Amino acid sequence: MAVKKRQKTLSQGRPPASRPKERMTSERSRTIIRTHHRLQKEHAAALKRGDKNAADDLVHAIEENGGIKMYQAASKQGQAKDRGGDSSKVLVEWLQQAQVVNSTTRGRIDTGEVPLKCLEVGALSTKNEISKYPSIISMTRIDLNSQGPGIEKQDFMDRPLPKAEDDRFDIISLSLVLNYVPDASGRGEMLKRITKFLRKHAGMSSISFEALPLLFLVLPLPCVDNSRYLDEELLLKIMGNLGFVMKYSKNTSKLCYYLFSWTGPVTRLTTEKTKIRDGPAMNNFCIVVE
Ligand SMILES: C[S@@+](CC[C@H](N)C(=O)[O-])C[C@H]1O[C@@H](n2cnc3c(N)ncnc32)[C@H](O)[C@@H]1O
Repeated sequence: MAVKKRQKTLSQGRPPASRPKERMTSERSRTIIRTHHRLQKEHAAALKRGDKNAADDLVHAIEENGGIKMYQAASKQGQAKDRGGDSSKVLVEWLQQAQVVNSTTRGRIDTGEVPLKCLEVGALSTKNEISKYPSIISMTRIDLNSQGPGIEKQDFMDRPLPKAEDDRFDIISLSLVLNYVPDASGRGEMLKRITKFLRKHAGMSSISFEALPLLFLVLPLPCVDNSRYLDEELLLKIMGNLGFVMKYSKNTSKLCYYLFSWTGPVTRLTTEKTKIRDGPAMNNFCIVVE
């Protein structure tokens, strides 16, 4: 006996309105990120020794790996809730603890003040946790490659230096950006440059403002706990030489987070590349301040 075919409904014939976006596996996103960092470092080294052919080949290899767009897409995967989430959640938690932000009213505790200004260097989203307080934290977001409106395409190292206090910021976020800089002295330059964009709150009496201005620094944990050339003690010494005092810190299995208050001054003390420990599986992450 022939089996009667059931007639398809209209909705079955229609293409789905939206397909769920394919997600990269965490292994693939890690590989893209690591390869991008490695090639960037090799490119910087080729430029430094004046090897134009090698530098051109490396630019090509970076593009083959998907370029900055694929790198950013892979980094965004790391911000997904099930992969540790947006790092600015930690910044907001600390601002709440420091009573700069009120968690229940999403407002600053002491009213009647102008909003705080925050510069996010290396911004991938306008919807992260720190962006949820627009009336109290006014955000300026920059990135080498803007993902859309609300993020200016700009290299922080080329951002014009402030001419007035208004061009400076109360909070700067540098989350997973310092490790993007391919050479050790470039990292030192970036940290020095940060201090020029922080504004001091001389004369402010409120307790909430005592710690301002602030730098939120996030690094992959191995940069600090598994490097031959950097450990936490040395990082805090370098930051201290630049006028930073650590207020909060926290480690997860993958990242280390710091909130520094900047009191200044920036001293003339330099930090050279020095091996402080060694081991077969260690990395060579380093910060040199010239
Ligand atoms: C790993 S992503 C981190 C994004 C985000 N801040 C986070 O914590 O997940 C690093 C971002 O920093 C940006 N970046 C690196 N150096 C920069 C610079 N000198 N100026 C502006 N953005 C920079 C890169 O383009 C990239 O989008």
